[in-house]
Amino acid sequence: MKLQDSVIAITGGGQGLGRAMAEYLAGKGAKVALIDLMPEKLAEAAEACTNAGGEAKTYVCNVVKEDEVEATFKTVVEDFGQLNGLVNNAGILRDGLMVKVKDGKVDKRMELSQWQSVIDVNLTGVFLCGREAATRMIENGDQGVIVNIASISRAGNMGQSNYSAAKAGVSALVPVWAKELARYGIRCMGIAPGFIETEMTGSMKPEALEKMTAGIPLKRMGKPEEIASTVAFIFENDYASGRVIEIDGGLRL
Ligand SMILES: NC(=O)C1=CN([C@@H]2O[C@H](COP(=O)(O)OP(=O)(O)OC[C@H]3O[C@@H](n4cnc5c(N)ncnc54)[C@H](O)[C@@H]3O)[C@@H](O)[C@H]2O)C=CC1
Ligand SMILES: CC(C)c1ccc(C(=O)O)c(O)c1O
Repeated sequence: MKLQDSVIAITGGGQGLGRAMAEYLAGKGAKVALIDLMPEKLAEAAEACTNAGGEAKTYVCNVVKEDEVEATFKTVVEDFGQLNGLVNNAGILRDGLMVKVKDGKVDKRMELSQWQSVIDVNLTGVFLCGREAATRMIENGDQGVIVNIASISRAGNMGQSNYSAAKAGVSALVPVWAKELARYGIRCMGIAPGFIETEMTGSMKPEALEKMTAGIPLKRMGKPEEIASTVAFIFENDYASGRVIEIDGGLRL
């Protein structure tokens, strides 16, 4: 698929990796529909996309709410006249051990609400947006691509029962949707990033950063543009479907 003039929705497009993807795709001539909870961040991201040479519109939407997701994708198609892509990127972290023994007593450390909030955004949100994007693409007769953003933690990371389960789930949806949607001209791929430089890691102490990167074979964190360029590769390669690409500097957790 050509990126020039393609319409691509990006959830969590207001900041971090989502914004980096939006700017990168806009720079290649794509029209981006930025979906996020935070209006101010959305406005900043849209301006950056315009400066990069693309077109951007913003949509305040909670990906967990079925009615908001339905209304948002309807509006995106009304605004742009087509939909050719979705990057399911919005995600949250609420880390914690499942149980911990303290003073001989077993403590349940991960609250049900902590589990559920991550499953809601990182797994159910991906399902709702994927289902809606596919519906709109098929109804509109548009060829399209859905990219689910997973994580290296999908393999199972200590302290991330909720996050690892959700990311394993969105990885499993990739071959399911690739098989179900191929007949409509829709491909589905995933990306499982390792540690990527973000504002959060930028504010970490140098010693903590050094410890974190020491275990990565390439001895550095990834850059947001390295995830964004992988998204672009997926869109442009019409034989890519049903697989999750690992971009993690060679790290295994
Ligand atoms: N930063 C990293 O090192 C890695 C990130 N990832 C994944 O990449 C994706 C993006 O991560 P970051 O950019 O680091 O996160 P971030 O926290 O910087 O950005 C996430 C964005 O999603 C939005 N969002 C959160 N909940 C939402 C909801 N319910 N509805 C709509 N928007 C919502 C936030 O407002 C925010 O703008 C996530 O899925 C994350 O799990 C995966 C591996 C590594
Ligand atoms: C543990 C993995 C590499 C990780 C680290 C940081 C974030 C983040 O800041 O959002 C993630 O989403 C991760 O998957």
